[in-house]
Amino acid sequence: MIPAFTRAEVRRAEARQVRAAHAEGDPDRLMRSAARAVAEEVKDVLADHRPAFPDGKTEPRVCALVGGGDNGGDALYAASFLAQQGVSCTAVCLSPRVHERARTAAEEQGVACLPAHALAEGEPLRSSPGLVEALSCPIWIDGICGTGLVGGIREPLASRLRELEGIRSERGARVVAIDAPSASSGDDGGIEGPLLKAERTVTMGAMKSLLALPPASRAAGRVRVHELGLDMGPSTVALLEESDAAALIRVPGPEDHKYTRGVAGLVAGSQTYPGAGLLATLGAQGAGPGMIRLDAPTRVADLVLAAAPGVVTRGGRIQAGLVGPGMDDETRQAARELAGFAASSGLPLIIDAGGLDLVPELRDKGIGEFTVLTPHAGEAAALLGALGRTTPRWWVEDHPAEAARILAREAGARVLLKGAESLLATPDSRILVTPRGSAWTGVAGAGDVLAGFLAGLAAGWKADQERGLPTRDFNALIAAGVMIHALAGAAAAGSRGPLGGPIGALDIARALPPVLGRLLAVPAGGADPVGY
Ligand SMILES: NC(=O)C1=CN([C@@H]2O[C@H](COP(=O)(O)OP(=O)(O)OC[C@H]3O[C@@H](n4cnc5c(N)ncnc54)[C@H](OP(=O)(O)O)[C@@H]3O)[C@@H](O)[C@H]2O)[C@@H](O)CC1
Ligand SMILES: Nc1ncnc2c1ncn2[C@@H]1O[C@H](COP(=O)(O)OP(=O)(O)O)[C@@H](O)[C@H]1O
Repeated sequence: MIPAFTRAEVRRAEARQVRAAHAEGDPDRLMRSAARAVAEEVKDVLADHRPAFPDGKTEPRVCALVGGGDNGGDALYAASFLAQQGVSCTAVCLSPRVHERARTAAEEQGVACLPAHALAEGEPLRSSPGLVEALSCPIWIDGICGTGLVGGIREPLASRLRELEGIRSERGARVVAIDAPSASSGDDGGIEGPLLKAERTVTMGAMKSLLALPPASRAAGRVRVHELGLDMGPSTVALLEESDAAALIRVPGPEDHKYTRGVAGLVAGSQTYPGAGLLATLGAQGAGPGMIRLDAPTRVADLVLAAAPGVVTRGGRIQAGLVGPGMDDETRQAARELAGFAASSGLPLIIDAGGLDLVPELRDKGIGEFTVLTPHAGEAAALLGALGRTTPRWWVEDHPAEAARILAREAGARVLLKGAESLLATPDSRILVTPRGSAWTGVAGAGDVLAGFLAGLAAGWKADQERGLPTRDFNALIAAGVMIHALAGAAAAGSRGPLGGPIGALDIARALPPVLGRLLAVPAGGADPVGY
């Protein structure tokens, strides 16, 4: 698990270190350490860089974009270190005041500092031949602003950022951001106004929540944390890693049988949407519960039994419930009954798709301690409206973490807000982030597979709890399920070609067992973070 903190939390922790560095008579110690990490990252980009510019220049050239704060100081020191190692560097200063000692260090290594701030307002960066030359560098360091940005970005910097982003996307410059991409983003990942998109970000001291939460996380690219030995407290946001997911899957032993491994009860599929019953069932089966009980119309049951003959279509004891996939008016009552039973019995309950309509009445009767709502952005907006917090879909898409938190609080249940990155929010405002999956996964029925998979995992979790076995963290288990589903989507798409290829929901369901099996072999703490 990678904890992610607000900028204020990191700045507070950093301040103690900065005071210590001042007391030692070396005020820039942390800054130089940060700059060395940035220089290393730039060298890593240079190592695999093939010149892509029409000028055909091949020597390593880097342009540092420098703002008026310590973020700019980091960039200047990074440029000085790179220049010392033979990399040709130019600094483009966007503020009349830049960090003096860092500027001196850069100039001593032959880094030219170009005064972009001296251009008149409205005069484009491209009007200066020196700036055109500097910005033609294939690699940029973004030291315009980091954690010190206050409020929305003011003019003239806002216009300069728009210009720079235009040049970057036109020329394909590869940006290494220092601490965070230059943008006005909230700690919850919402972005207002212009931004400079990075391919990589080297963040100082600790992971920041804005680098973990979409849409801001998408502007940060691959994030590396440069440790500064900060003393951080607990965080409300965390990113799940593969090794976490691996540790949460329980491998059955000789003492296990079908009841010890959990029974998942599904109300899924209908005359109107028969396929959802099959997809949810195959999803559940992929999680390895001991048994699946399916309550569905005969047409759906026949379809499911042809593919999964072990499924039981009679009622009986269950350890987790799923309602919603493929629900229509005919199956609504069965869904309502299962949801009410699970909620009142303390069983894990997954509520997906059409079943989300049941949430207002469930909330009023008691929604259950282990209930997970699994809306996509449109369903989340509709549910927020039904709970009295009318919110357009676009706002949910632009502020997914905030929306998920509000919904979890209003509903009194966990909310898994699905999207390219899926976020699990708890009613007490914590968020678990799962890595971005393959965009090929966004097909009809993929959510049915996920809902079934989560119900299968939850049934095993509850069975363990009933037997008094050490309980696994329920939130982390649900997030692990989301990660495994995303990996299955990526594996299915990846089998089509190097850039992936079209898949159906059935392909995701079929990929779940081998992906889960592969994950079990991941050593504790041994895997790289995926997709962040
Ligand atoms: N402390 C340390 O030892 C360490 C700190 N570290 C580094 O320092 C960074 C924090 O540095 P910081 O606090 O100086 O702020 P920073 O991100 O450079 O931004 C300030 C600049 O932004 C500008 N600006 C602000 N708001 C604005 C707005 N709305 N619209 C427009 N402009 C606005 C502001 O302009 P001004 O308001 O002064 O005119 C100023 O020019 C941190 O992210 C990390 O990289 C690391 O080296 C580790 C050690
Ligand atoms: N761009 C994307 N990248 C990765 N995964 C995606 C993307 N878009 C959607 N998904 C995933 O696909 C699934 C779609 O679920 P959902 O919208 O409920 O579909 P359905 O209701 O048709 O089953 C979710 O797990 C979601 O996270």
